[in-house]
Amino acid sequence: SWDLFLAVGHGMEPSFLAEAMKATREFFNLPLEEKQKYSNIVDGEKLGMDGYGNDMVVKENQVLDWNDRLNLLVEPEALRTYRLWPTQPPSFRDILSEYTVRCKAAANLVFRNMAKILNLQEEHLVNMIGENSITQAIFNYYPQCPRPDHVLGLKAHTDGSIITVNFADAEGLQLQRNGVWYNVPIVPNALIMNVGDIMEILSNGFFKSLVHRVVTNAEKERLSLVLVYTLELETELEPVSDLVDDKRPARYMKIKLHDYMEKYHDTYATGTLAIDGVKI
Ligand SMILES: O=C(O)CCC(=O)C(=O)O
Ligand SMILES: [Fe+2]
Repeated sequence: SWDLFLAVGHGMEPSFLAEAMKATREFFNLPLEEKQKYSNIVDGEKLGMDGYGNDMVVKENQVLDWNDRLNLLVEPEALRTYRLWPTQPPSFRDILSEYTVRCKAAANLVFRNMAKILNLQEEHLVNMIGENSITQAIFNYYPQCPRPDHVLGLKAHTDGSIITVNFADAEGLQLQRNGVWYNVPIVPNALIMNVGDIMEILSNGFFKSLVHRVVTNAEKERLSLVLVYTLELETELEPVSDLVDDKRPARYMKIKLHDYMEKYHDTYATGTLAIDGVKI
């Protein structure tokens, strides 16, 4: 009922998770010139999601976040842009590849259980996701912030995901429930999993996309490793037909995922919610 849970039985050893966090830290600790080799801006233009940098500024009055990010598409493998995958530290690429495979196993377990909760065939969501759906890795670095009372690490948003799997090294993530913000606790070696917009739509509103944000901290920096599970961009996103009937008509309009993502990026930048725009 919190639209978020902490997962401990995910099968990844603490030593592997520590290695993944260490490689992430080593990347963000590199000199700026080194990190900019993987910049998401080429010739002054931001071409895609992938790469290092801040989120795109699309609106004059956009509120900026106190964080630094590295975005990398990890699945399907054929669509990876290795040019933007760090070669420093040297272990980074292998760790990310392994992290992708191991998180997917945990995510699949969750997809099967969510399908069961929805009274669908156990494999329904796993089959729908298939081999060609897009998984995006987002590495977030939040430096210490001298004025945490004035700045958010990441403004309030929902994720454009089916579910999001997050591994963070410190508190800072907050979720909103009935208008109140709650801290998400850090349990050592647990993954934080939350519901995203795609799952809210597929489940016809049974699962709700989590509104969350990240606060800043004056004393310490913070890192999070986030995997965002989505579908193929050509998918017509709509509630699963088995979950729609006379008693419970479709609560969300049909929209191609590609078009939804465009709306998502615009609304994200301005701090509004894309999901509100497709509700019937
Ligand atoms: O840093 C975190 O814990 C959350 C990051 C997040 O919400 C996101 O990348 O969408
Ligand atoms: Fe998020």
